[in-house]
Amino acid sequence: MSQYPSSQILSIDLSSFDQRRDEIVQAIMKAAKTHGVFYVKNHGIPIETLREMFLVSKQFFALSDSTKKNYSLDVPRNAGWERFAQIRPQTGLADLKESMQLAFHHIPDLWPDDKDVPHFQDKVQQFMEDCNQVSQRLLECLAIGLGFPQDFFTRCHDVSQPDALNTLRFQHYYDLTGSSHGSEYYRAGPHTDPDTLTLLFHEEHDQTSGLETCQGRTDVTTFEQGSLWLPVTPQPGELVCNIGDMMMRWSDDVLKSNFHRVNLPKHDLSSRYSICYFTQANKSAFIQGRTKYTDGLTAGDYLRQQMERNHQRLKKLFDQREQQRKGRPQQKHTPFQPSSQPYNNNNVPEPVLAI
Ligand SMILES: O=C(O)CCC(=O)C(=O)O
Ligand SMILES: [Fe+2]
Repeated sequence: MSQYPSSQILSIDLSSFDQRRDEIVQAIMKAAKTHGVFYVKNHGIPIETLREMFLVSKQFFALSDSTKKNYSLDVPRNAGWERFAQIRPQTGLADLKESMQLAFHHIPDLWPDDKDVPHFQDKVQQFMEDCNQVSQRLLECLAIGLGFPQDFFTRCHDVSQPDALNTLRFQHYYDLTGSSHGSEYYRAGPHTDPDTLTLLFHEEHDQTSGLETCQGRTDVTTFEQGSLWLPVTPQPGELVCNIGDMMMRWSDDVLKSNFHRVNLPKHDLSSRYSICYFTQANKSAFIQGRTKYTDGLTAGDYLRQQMERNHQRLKKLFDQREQQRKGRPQQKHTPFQPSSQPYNNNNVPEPVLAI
């Protein structure tokens, strides 16, 4: 593995894993302690499979909204289709996207029918298994690197259990060519992921399409965010791995869940697609740090806490906005309105997606 200057995001090569395990663990720990994001190559998922998944995703998003509504997001199960529902607590604005989220269990009614997208469920379930293999490997490396037994994280990220929380999400950032939107909008606003780690897949042509990361978070309980944004530019076939809040807490802030965002490009505003595999500990798994966050709690309670924290933050933001609006009644704010279904920016919506 070659040496990189500290400002550069590391690329981790998982080939010959058994022979190179120590070297790989070291490199992952270095990346996870600084940027909190790294590229992974030779991860075992063939590029043809990734191409097929983007094809499947595009077939789904090409369906009419009225068909997609048959699979609408179910909040308690954190699965299904949504559009403009993900409101970021940093900005109070919705991501300019639609997404389809799938889980390992309890969603028989949310899998798209074969007549809508042929073999969607078969293909996607297989892909989720593939992603899980990769995330299990990375979790083993992080456990070893943090001085835990090798299976410390993997045994509480067990997708065979009914309380598994890992999810796969297809994302379609809308084509905004010719639309008017405020300059404060992002494709995905600045945020951290609440999970343990996220695997992110992009299309091969999409290496510089706006994903950016911000180094420097020191405390998982705050919304502090640096100011220097670094472009995340994976090579074709490489995936991007992000450390999430659950892992930052578990490691007592040693591993970094840094803010990231997807910026609106200056020129080409055509559609962008990405696929995320969110790895989270099983709902009943107990998360307990060793030095700082020694109060343990279950992953289910942790996620509930995060949702509540985000909601409080959003409420505060909307109250401030309302005060400003009252003080300046002439000010006109035009929220982005993509279609006949306007996004109402004036209520304080519950942030509905857990991630
Ligand atoms: O689409 C991307 O590249 C990033 C998306 C992301 O960070 C998220 O959905 O959590
Ligand atoms: Fe994210």
